[in-house]
Amino acid sequence: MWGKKCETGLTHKKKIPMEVKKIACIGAGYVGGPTMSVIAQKNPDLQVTVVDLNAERIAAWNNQDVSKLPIYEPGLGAVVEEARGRNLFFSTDVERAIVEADMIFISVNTPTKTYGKGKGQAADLKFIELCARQIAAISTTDKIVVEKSTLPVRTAETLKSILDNTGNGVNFHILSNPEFLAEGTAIADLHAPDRVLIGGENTEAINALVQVYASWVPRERILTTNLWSSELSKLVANAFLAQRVSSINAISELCEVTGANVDEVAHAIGQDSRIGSKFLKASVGFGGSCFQKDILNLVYIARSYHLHKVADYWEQVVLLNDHQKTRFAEKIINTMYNTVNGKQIAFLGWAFKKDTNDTRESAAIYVADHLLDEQANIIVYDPQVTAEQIYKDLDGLGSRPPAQNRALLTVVSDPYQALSGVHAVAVLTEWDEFKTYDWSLIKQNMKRPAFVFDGRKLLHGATLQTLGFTYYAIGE
Ligand SMILES: NC(=O)c1ccc[n+]([C@@H]2O[C@H](COP(=O)([O-])OP(=O)(O)OC[C@H]3O[C@@H](n4cnc5c(N)ncnc54)[C@H](O)[C@@H]3O)[C@@H](O)[C@H]2O)c1
Ligand SMILES: O=c1ccn([C@@H]2O[C@H](COP(=O)(O)OP(=O)(O)O[C@H]3O[C@H](CO)[C@@H](O)[C@H](O)[C@H]3O)[C@@H](O)[C@H]2O)c(=O)[nH]1
Repeated sequence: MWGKKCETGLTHKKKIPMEVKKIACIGAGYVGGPTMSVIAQKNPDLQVTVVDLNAERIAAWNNQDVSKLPIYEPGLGAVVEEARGRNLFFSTDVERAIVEADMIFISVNTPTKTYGKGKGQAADLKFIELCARQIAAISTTDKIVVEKSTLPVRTAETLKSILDNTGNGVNFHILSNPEFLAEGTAIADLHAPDRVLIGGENTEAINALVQVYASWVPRERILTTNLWSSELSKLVANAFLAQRVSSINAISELCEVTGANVDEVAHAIGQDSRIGSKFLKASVGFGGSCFQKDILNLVYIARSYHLHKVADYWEQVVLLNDHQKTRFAEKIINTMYNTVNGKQIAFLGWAFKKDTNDTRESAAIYVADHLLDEQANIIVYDPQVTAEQIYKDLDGLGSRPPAQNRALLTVVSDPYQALSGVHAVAVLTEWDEFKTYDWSLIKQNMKRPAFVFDGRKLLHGATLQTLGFTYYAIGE
């Protein structure tokens, strides 16, 4: 393979040493932080340094009080406490980490482009390119560069071109190692992954990364492929997962008009082992930083190869998801006698799913925006999301002046305060604690009729109806 064009089309010049002692990870976010913490925990002999330009984020990763880490993730604090200061370090010194590392993970954000060609669909790779240029400019020893971020298929080609054109004689090997953790269960997912995927073209480089994971992941769960299969598999995995959610959400609307119950339908079809029971929970719509972004990216890639039918097919997953969020907001308005003007609606939850403080693309943002357009008053309670973040999410939409968002929406830290005196309750996130509330007491303090709109099918509808609530759940 050395010195000639390999199957994936990238050219290698010469063999480079593959003993990995020091790892750097660029990007201390939801992926870089937890992933490197677990790699360090499971490989005490490796030195792992996670770097970020965001000094505030790094300071939070270094906070001695692990309840103040920058991301809320069950089990993360214990892992950080075990490894931090031993062989796990968080730093803003990006250059030093790059220069010292044998293996560099790139784990920076790859959001949907908001400008220029591909606006609204393509992945914005400016942060990736900046990392590659920085690595190329300052490296003095050979490196394995690992794509941990989710990237369009064939990005390794671009990286290779940037890295190989420095003229300083340093050799780079590129691997694709997409991350499949889900937020809220990140540590459990990292400790026992369904699979680890490594794409590459050089056996020694691949083996070096296999060794890192083999410290705790059974060898048969570590899959190796060519670069393009690995890059594409990440987008496809998210597209398939999101497609299941949109499929069951489409059926939820049909259930509502036919008298079928979407949970019963999901259970009945999920018992078929060919379909499987997971990821069939109807909801107010999927959120998170990945599903929409990655499907839109897949759509853009398909269109760029003139595969319009393929692109249209996957785009429907996102369109149906948008419909589901709108439909939920309109159900609230229609049920409340076609106007929510001046009415108080309590939101239980703002995060895009339970057990995370991440709000990116959360359905709650869009449902709130729709109701605020109708001049509703919203009171939000979420156990992990700050008021600052909630206003940032709303202001980011640009639908109305920030002052108006603050006038119409308030954020409280006590759920009973959120629920007192309101016309309606909307469940936007499936936090377990919502199930434990004293719903009888809540009913007493609400305006009548007391509406509950359960966007997560979380609460026990029959009990709430017995208590006198007018209860609406997705798919019933
Ligand atoms: N969030 C998830 O659950 C998840 C799961 C799997 C894959 N991914 C993918 O992983 C990637 C990272 O996602 P995330 O959620 O961790 O993003 P994030 O926004 O939480 O973190 C990215 C970090 O990279 C930093 N950064 C950007 N450019 C930098 C540079 N040049 N030098 C140093 N730091 C830089 C940012 O300051 C930020 O802190 C994305 O491609 C995403 O699609 C995310
Ligand atoms: O049956 C379901 C399952 C999920 N959701 C919603 O779908 C969204 C995404 O949930 P989930 O996939 O659990 O969380 P993420 O952290 O977004 O993880 C996804 O996106 C990550 C980033 O790429 C991948 O690594 C993970 O494998 C993939 O599950 C959330 O809003 C969920 O509420 C539903 O509505 N119904």
